[in-house]
Amino acid sequence: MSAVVRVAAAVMLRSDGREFLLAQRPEGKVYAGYWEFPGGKVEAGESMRDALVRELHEEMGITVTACTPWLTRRFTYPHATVHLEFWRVTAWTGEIGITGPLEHAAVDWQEKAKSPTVEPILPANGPILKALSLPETMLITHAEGDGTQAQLARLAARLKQHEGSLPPLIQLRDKQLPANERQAFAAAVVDLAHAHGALVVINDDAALARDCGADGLHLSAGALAATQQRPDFAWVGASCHTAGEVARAGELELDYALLGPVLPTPTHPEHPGIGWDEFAARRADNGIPVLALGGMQESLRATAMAHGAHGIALMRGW
Ligand SMILES: Nc1nc2c([nH]c(=O)n2[C@H]2C[C@H](O)[C@@H](COP(=O)(O)OP(=O)(O)OP(=O)(O)O)O2)c(=O)[nH]1
Repeated sequence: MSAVVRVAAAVMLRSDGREFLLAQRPEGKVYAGYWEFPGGKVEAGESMRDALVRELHEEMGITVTACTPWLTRRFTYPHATVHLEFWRVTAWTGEIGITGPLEHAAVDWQEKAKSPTVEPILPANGPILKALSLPETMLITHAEGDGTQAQLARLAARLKQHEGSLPPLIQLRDKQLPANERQAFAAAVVDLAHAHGALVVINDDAALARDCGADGLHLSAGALAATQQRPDFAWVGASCHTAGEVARAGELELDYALLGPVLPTPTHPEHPGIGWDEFAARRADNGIPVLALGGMQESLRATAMAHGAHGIALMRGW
């Protein structure tokens, strides 16, 4: 069997990260006419990042000035098995197809929150498009400490801040609330979230998730270990601590993983957290978006992304 082909692909973002670029493969290439993320094969001796910068210069005439690793995917086509690394590109100089010639047949800016308006898309890219629509912030409820009314008021204020940008994903945790209180809280959270276009996942309770009309299920690490196949919800994610758990979440084709604790947290100040280098190592080589958890706050988002995080999950810091 021929060697795996390494490919760097760029998810170019503009308009505060709300839009991304798709490009149409030109005549003469395999899958001509299909839409893809710009990029191409890594050359001998070249790093993934260098390949990405070179390809975007050759194919579009632009110079990348800021990019971070995001997702990895292996896919077997009839012509080759490819190992794709998708990077988010957030800044560049030059103008696409103006500062240099455009090799693609066409380019098109697409909205993250909507289905693409162009087709066909390269077969390997389906999960990547879904990952693009995953919010980059998760808010985790902690009504057990604050009380449900205080949490709802805080959530309402927080969701207002997101008007005009992609709303956060909300995880309803609060496992110790009495069942009837948890049900009522879940119903109120779903109503409020949906009024603002936000998604809700319920921690470890599929029946409650269905009853309250939530968008999905969040599996604890224990539930992840016991799960044999992806639960039947639009959105499913899991809490992970090890590289093995992140890999398992990927094998089950879940939509995201939370990985941490990265830094010490107010509730466990004695636990140093795994730190950013270990976060990057444990999330590496995975096809699902990984959000950093533990001691997170808005000011750490750029650091998280530089270490390959899809975004950040906030328990106390929201
Ligand atoms: N650029 C890019 N390639 C992708 C994506 N998704 C996907 O499956 N691929 C596959 C298609 C190809 O098999 C391979 C990329 O090879 P390519 O032919 O575009 O590479 P290249 O630009 O270096 O082309 P060439 O010099 O060999 O003509 O990766 C994607 O989103 N972007």
